Amino acid sequence: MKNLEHIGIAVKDFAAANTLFTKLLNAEPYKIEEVASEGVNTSFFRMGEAKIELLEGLTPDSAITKFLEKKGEGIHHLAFEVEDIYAEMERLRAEGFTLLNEQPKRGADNKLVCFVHPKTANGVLVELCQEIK
Ligand SMILES: CC[C@@H](C(=O)O)C(=O)SCCNC(=O)CCNC(=O)[C@H](O)C(C)(C)COP(=O)(O)OP(=O)(O)OC[C@H]1O[C@@H](n2cnc3c(N)ncnc32)[C@H](O)[C@@H]1OP(=O)(O)O
Ligand SMILES: [Co+2]
Repeated sequence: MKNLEHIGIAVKDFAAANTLFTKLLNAEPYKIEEVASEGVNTSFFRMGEAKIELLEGLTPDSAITKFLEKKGEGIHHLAFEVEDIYAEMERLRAEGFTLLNEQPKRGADNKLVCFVHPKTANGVLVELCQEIK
């Protein structure tokens, strides 16, 4: 694990949340990107080395839509940057964590991603991400 890459925050009203975070951080999002495979719209704000990722659900079966229905708005996941996502997935499997993907998949912001089930990580949904070079 190299560093905290981003904190994912689930929001109900994407436009309003972007306005609020722009005021809060005194910075505009550097990227807004829809990821159809996850059924989400995302926006990214730089925060030093790390980023804030705002997520809105676009489909009823999206993880974000379900999370908002059950838990409401707030922190949804922590994402850690890794050098070699395949090696890190293998290491975490061997340590007994449950991975939610057999293989890494394409995420937002030019990353390969994989998720660790929150039930095996003290209630925290963890995302591994590796930059696609
Ligand atoms: C845009 C791409 C990417 C990026 O590049 O950054 C993203 O960030 S995408 C983010 C959205 N995608 C995902 O979250 C994918 C991974 N998530 C999942 O596969 C599922 O959400 C899940 C974690 C397996 C849960 O799905 P499911 O079992 O269908 O939902 P339930 O509502 O039944 O939840 C079961 C259980 O887990 C708890 N839960 C759910 N989400 C979270 C969460 N984010 N953090 C902590 N805990 C979570 C939920 O409360 C349930 O607990 P119990 O009620 O105690 O059983
Ligand atoms: Co994320």
